[in-house]
Amino acid sequence: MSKTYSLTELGWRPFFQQQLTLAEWESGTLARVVTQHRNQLHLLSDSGELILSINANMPNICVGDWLLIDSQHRFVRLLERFTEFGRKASGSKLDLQLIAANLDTVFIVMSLNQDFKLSRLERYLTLVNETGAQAVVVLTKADLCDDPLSLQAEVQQLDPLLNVVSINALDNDCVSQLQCWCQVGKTLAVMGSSGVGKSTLLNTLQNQPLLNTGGIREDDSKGRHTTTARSLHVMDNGGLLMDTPGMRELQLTDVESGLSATFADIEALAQCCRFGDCSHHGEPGCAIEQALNRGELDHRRFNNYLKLGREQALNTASLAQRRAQDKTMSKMYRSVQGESRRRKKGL
Ligand SMILES: Nc1nc2c(ncn2[C@@H]2O[C@H](COP(=O)(O)OP(=O)(O)OP(=O)(O)O)[C@@H](O)[C@H]2O)c(=O)[nH]1
Ligand SMILES: [Zn+2]
Repeated sequence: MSKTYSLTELGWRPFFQQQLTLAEWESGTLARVVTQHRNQLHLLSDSGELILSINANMPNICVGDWLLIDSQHRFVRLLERFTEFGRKASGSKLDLQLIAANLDTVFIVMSLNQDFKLSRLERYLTLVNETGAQAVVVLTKADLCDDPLSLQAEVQQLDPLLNVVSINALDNDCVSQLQCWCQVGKTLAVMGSSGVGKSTLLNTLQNQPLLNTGGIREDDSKGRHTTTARSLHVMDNGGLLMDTPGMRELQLTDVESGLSATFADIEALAQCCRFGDCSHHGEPGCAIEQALNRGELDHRRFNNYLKLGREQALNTASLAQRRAQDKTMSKMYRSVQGESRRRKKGL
């Protein structure tokens, strides 16, 4: 029998409570999605685990979502999310591929060695800021770095309000600095490049390897038993860890507000340019160029802002447009093929 958790331990809070009528609260079951499969969702409620088959009438649901279920364990509705991570293939809602919902905090993990790059950090910050989850920058391998404090200060300079911590991910005392973001009912995810210490950090936080926790056995389509790791784990310290592979492959799509939040200093400066449509490239009265010349704005940071902006615009180009291009291309191939066939036949 697996352990059961209270709703609060699973992340329930007033934000969700106020979405329910009294009747729904009294007669329904509330359950959180912990694993998502092609045809099924695995849920946890305060009475244990539930399995829900996905059908075409259900909305787009992902790990971390809260669902209202009736007394016969049928889906009633999806509760509104307070944060969501998704890949938006185009502006249309239909093309939103959700990855995780209702995250409180994201640890952006970067090591204090070759991986340390402020531009990479700004990219992750843009993604996290877009969702409204709280970003915490965790700088690992402090024990291998000669001057971790000066690198930490460089990160802090990006934003004085940013939470920045440098640690040795193998050391319990160091990692305990992060406990305040892992309290009961708080949902957490980690992001960062390969090898920076994400697993090490989680294992130290947890005091034991997470890999042994919460495997779910189920039959696959061919009747074989497979074990799938849960995507949402309750950690020893009470925090909920969201561990979905999709989080590691996020691209910058539709992150305009994330860019504005991450580069608020640059956007504020741009407001002071003489021309509203200033391209910050040789125009008179350009506040950005003045700040760059005076050394008040870092060239690297400004170039990264432009680069991430271009990247997000490119990725956000609508799917419809891409599909239209694909159609034109396949029409062209067909006509070229037809042409070459006609030639071969000597027509
Ligand atoms: N000395 C030291 N070694 C660390 C620290 N953090 C991680 N390591 C080591 O770095 C290596 C990579 O750490 P992982 O935890 O596997 O990195 P990861 O980010 O999970 O990597 P992926 O699974 O590829 O995404 C391991 O050998 C760890 O022991 C640290 O703070 N100090
Ligand atoms: Zn300008």
